[in-house]
Amino acid sequence: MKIAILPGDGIGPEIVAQAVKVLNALDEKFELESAPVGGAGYAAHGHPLPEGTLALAKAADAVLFGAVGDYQYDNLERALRPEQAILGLRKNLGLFANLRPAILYPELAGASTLKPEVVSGLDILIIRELTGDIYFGQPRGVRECPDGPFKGQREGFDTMRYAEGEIRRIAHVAFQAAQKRDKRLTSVDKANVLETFQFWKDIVIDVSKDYPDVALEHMYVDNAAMQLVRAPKKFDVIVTGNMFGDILSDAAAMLTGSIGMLPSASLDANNKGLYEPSHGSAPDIAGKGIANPLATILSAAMMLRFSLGRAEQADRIENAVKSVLAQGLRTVDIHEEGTTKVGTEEMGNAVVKALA
Ligand SMILES: NC(=O)c1ccc[n+]([C@@H]2O[C@H](COP(=O)([O-])OP(=O)(O)OC[C@H]3O[C@@H](n4cnc5c(N)ncnc54)[C@H](O)[C@@H]3O)[C@@H](O)[C@H]2O)c1
Ligand SMILES: CC(C)[C@H](C(=O)O)[C@@H](O)C(=O)O
Ligand SMILES: [Mg+2]
Repeated sequence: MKIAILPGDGIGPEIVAQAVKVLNALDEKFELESAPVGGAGYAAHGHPLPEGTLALAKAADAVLFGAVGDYQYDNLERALRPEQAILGLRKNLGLFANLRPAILYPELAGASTLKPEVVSGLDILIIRELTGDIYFGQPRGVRECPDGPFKGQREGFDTMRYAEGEIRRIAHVAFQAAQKRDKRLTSVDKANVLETFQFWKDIVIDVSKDYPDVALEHMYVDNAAMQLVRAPKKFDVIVTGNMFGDILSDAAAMLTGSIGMLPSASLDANNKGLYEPSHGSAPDIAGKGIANPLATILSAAMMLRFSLGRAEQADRIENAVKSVLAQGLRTVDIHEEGTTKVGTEEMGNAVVKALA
């Protein structure tokens, strides 16, 4: 089985190296092939998603991705910016379903900025639509403002849109995920203001007829952001659009103690997928050897479970992560008094050692 390894920029190579170490320590040997992506792709081949990298990702059974982005590339034209690499991979591989599970490991209850009683026992799943919405809608750009008080000035604009089929397929993924959990689904929208999201809501209601065993509720995104920090355990599965899902999943990350703990799976219709931590390239800590590699290691576990059919290996990795946390090992982002501060590599080594 072949896995494409795309480390990317910033802390990407540091954290992916730890996940690779863990994969190599499993009984089964996987064929791992690396390629540059993001700023690293631009530096090597003049494009954030070089042809060879895309071809490797397409040919592989799964993709393990680090992170892309570096401020030194922020002034490049948009098509050449590192972030286009991950957007291009999602679009080219048809990865429309992004699963971001926010689980609080009991040992990290004190690491969250929220009170332990608010977050302890937290286990929610955010399902973010990943290839539509304002992220990909056309037209977009900067033009001359056609009317109103700012007529004649330049204006920036984007297009929010969702086709019916795009909403239906992500809704099915969400209802089916809810069926395997507590059978509660919250669809997050902004139907009170946006046409796109009134349409979203109507279609989700229509799809819900196929899933009478799942309790569906609707929530506006502003309220959902508030409820996520007020009473996050009230949620089971959340389904939402691309942009709202991006924002809400970063908020949910803090419930788990740190964004360095939140893995993700981005899946196509056949469960082929790309696996990456939900966080970015963290240029502020890159090269210091202090980034938390657990979100990436847990993403590798999701890869084994969802795309490679190796649930028992995934369990081993997840149990190893629980074990290192129980041993009191903490990277700086989740460190608290009475625990042992370790760097990126030490954390990776500890997970390898803890594999049962
Ligand atoms: N999928 C991706 O590749 C992805 C996702 C988000 C942001 N980005 C890009 O990353 C760059 C930086 O973006 P940002 O600063 O808004 O978000 P970020 O997620 O990179 O960092 C936000 C904060 O969280 C911290 N952090 C992130 N991951 C961490 C980890 N594993 N361990 C410890 N601390 C961690 C960072 O140090 C920073 O303080 C930008 O270029 C952005 O476009 C890429
Ligand atoms: C880097 C960026 C394009 C990306 C997104 O907005 O989807 C990131 O924030 C994420 O959450 O994966
Ligand atoms: Mg994001």
